[in-house]
Amino acid sequence: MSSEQQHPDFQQEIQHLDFTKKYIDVVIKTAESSKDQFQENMKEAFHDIDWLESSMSYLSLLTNARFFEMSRDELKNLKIARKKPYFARLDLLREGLEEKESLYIGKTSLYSRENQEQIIVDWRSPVANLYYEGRLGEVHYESYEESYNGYLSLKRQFMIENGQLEEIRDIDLTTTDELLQESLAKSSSNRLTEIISTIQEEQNRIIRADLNRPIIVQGAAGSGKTTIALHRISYFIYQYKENFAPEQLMILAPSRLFIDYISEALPELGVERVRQTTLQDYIQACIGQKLTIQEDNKLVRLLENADSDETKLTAWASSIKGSPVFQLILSNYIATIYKSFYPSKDFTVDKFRLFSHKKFIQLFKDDYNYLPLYRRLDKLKAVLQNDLAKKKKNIIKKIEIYYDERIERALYRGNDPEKRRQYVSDALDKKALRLAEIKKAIRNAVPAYMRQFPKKTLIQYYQNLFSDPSDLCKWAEGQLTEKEAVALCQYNTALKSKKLFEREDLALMLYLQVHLFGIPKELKAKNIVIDEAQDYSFMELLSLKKALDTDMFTLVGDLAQGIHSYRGLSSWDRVMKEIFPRATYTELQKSYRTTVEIMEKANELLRLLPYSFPEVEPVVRHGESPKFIKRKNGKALVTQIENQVARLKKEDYKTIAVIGKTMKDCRLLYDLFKEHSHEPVKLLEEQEKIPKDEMVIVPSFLAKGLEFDAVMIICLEETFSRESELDIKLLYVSMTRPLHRLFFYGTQKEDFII
Ligand SMILES: Nc1ncnc2c1ncn2[C@@H]1O[C@H](COP(=O)(O)OP(=O)(O)OP(=O)(O)O)[C@@H](O)[C@H]1O
Repeated sequence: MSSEQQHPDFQQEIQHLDFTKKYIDVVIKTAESSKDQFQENMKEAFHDIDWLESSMSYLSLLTNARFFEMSRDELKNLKIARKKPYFARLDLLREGLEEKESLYIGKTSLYSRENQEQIIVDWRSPVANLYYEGRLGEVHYESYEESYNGYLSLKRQFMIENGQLEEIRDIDLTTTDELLQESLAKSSSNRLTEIISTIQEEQNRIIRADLNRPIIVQGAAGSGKTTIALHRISYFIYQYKENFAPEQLMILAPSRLFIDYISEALPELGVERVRQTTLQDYIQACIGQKLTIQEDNKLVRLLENADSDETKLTAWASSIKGSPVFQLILSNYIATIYKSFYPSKDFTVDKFRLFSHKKFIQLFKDDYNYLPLYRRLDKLKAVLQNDLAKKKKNIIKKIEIYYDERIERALYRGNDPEKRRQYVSDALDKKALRLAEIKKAIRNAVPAYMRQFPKKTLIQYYQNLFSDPSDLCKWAEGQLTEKEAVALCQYNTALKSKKLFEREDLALMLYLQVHLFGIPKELKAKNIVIDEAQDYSFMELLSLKKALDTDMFTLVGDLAQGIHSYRGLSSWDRVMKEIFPRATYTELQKSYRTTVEIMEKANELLRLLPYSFPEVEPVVRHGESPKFIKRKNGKALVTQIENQVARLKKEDYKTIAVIGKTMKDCRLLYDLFKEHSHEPVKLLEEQEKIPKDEMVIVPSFLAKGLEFDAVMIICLEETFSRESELDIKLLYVSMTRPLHRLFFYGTQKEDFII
């Protein structure tokens, strides 16, 4: 479109953009020169540094490093901003002022150095909220607990590519959000991106929801949960930049594959320093051990071998270990362990009683009850040491007095001087002996007293939990039958004999670690985001909350995609009631990923699930209907898929995935490709990175959370059955991955349930 056809303000906005870019250039230049200056300063500081004595140089080094760090961050943000300094403009007349202001909203803020006026307003700032929420006309916004009113006369969007203004568009009540439509129509790059210019009102509310309360989001597939969670972190960092470092925030993702997928969205949002990890890795860091975790292939077993007794036992053991019954069992077990630490003897040195066991128990039980068990012991050890240090002089004195009196008496005993000398000498010897004895006793007293307390490792405590079914039964207070307790003990003893643990053990171990040993301070994040939270068990969420000692969690998930529901959640109720009672709960029903045609088909599956999931509403964007294609075999199948990929690439679809129900089916297909094709293809596994340009083959359960331009769901040996809830969910997950195109490759339509 030529500029004449554009908006009447187009030229004026071009000028404004030019001005902004020039200003950014000046700031970047200054920052770069000061960077050199800082480097000079640092060099100097290093040069004449005397680490031991000159605290001044050390200090100067530190301060300069901090400035340096700040300007480097600023610089980085500004350089990114130069290509697209802002995406919207608001014209606002604030109440009480005469003139309206034009606020340009962008990814990062920029102030004029001369008069502190805002050249660019950060999208996370309070006033920018008007872009996301405010209608034209009278508006209201809050900033740092103050309320403001104003009149919003313009809301304008800019399309800027590589620093060039391409289009401007004013939005009012009647315009639909074309920008959103356009952004959704784009093809995916295999990575999540930021959406700050098109955040929708309901999403904005979640991003900006009270940062001092936990939040649970039940959101349909493609409703933007992951994206919103990342934006909320960005918002949090902005709001609390004075109080928290990004390192104090943590994202728990379902797999390393997923971390790779979201990682590129993070620097865009300025949150790359946030800790990103998986539950398994995090818990192992907390307990300070690397365990051999049995490959988490329960799902695979459930898929491939659902009817075997062994699979059923495994699924049952997983679900029970993740359920609230274990909260009861563990708290009773821990109470038993604590009681075994109540001493029955007083703390004595020789015959001297220094500290009664009752006092010890009272301190242990009450005064130090905020500490984990072994830290209480450390405290009490210090208490005994102090006590002894205070009293030991007295003890020694008493002994000295006692012997001195005897010596004194010996001096006057009898008439025979020889005998008297003997008495005195004996008494002196005894005194020396006794004093040596008592000094030794003093030295040993505390260690000897502490020796009565068992020194076990976490692993030993954990394994004891399953050593006796009758104990387990007792601790479960009737919520576990004897038979179940026996089965569970046998199950875990079998794991123990193989020196193996499974994912479900980790949460229970973490719970024990918190109560017995504690968690290193540096692992206690202050704010936690959990994606795919529906796959976490009750015990996993509870243990995390205990370990982190905060309820500042953002949980996003979708129960309809709960493919790990044998261990995960089937409802948010208990989590809200018992773990996060302060949480706000929000539902997102709109899907931004898929076309109407694809979502309509996927919705048919939701109706087959035994819970009443509301239907997902796709944002109106049409595309081709999903298509069933009768697949061929062997080499012909490979050619069939290759041709499809070629057609899709021609239509400019970039990311293409073939999804199989199980890893087994995926491997079969992958082997066929290796044998018959020269095209690059990648089989995605748990620890992989997602390639940018290759077609990927991925099993349904690993595809969760990812998205592609086009998806081909394929059934080779495995088909989807409508009798199995798990199959329905896996198919639902697979069908909600594509942005634009969906195909089913099988021998008959029925293989895909609908
Ligand atoms: N407001 C928006 N503007 C533009 N794109 C959006 C918006 N909201 C979501 N999207 C896009 O929709 C897609 C789905 O988002 P996302 O992956 O965060 O959803 P999700 O709820 O986590 O999905 P799933 O449950 O399937 O993992 C992404 O491509 C995202 O960029």
